[in-house]
Amino acid sequence: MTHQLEIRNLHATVGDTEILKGINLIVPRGELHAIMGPNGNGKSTLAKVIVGDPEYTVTQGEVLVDGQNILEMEPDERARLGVFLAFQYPVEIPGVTIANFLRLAMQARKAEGEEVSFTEFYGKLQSALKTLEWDESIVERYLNAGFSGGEKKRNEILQMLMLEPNYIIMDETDSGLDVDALKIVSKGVNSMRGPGLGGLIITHYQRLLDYIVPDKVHIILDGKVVQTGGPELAKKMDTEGYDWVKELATA
Ligand SMILES: Nc1ncnc2c1ncn2[C@@H]1O[C@H](COP(=O)(O)OP(=O)(O)OP(=O)(O)O)[C@@H](O)[C@H]1O
Repeated sequence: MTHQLEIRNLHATVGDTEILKGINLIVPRGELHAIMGPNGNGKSTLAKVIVGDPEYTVTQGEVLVDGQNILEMEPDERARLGVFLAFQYPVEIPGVTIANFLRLAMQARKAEGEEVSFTEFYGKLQSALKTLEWDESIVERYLNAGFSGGEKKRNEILQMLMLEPNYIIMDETDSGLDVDALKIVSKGVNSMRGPGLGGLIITHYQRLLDYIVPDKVHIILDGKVVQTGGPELAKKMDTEGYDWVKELATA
């Protein structure tokens, strides 16, 4: 079996409008790819379709993780495959502390009958909090309740560090991270990089890619991947904008 995330001819609509018009891409496990592109061309839609947002209808295509189509899976099945969709839990859950949530989420990744031991949980938690330069008291707070944008983001990375996913999908909207928070978030992601982690980072701003240098960059225009290249492509976007891509696409 090839370990990879593959998006195959993905088409999706909202109402009567087709937004994704045949996205194709392959991310081998071990690589992080960035998705860039001008505003309003389908980046967030791609992320939401992968999460299974009911507002979008997939009309064709598949999202395959190690050969299995995750679009047809329940969240717990995806979790067991090791897929982490970073923006899946931005909601506030009153009455559930971060510690409780993390423990439950770790348990959900285990096979039936296997327990997350306290030692495993606490050991990982200590190491993740250290990476994120976060005080332990944070885990007694209720999930996302009253969190600042930066704290929510840091919490998302904390979940990732604890769950050790095989694949991540992150949609980095302009969440208002200051430079320090951006550095810490990037440090968290970079600390997980290696042969065991693959995924997509959808960026609306190039500056994130100064910290998380992608293995490849794909540019989405009008619901399709129109260019793929190395990290230098992100730099080119930064200095030259998207006009040349638009010209290529219409040539
Ligand atoms: N739920 C929706 N209802 C109506 N139109 C939508 C919906 N979701 C997306 N669209 C439209 O689909 C197009 C693509 O939107 P999307 O958010 O995916 O773009 P984006 O590439 O992520 O843009 P940005 O960089 O500005 O965040 C836009 O024209 C948007 O208005």
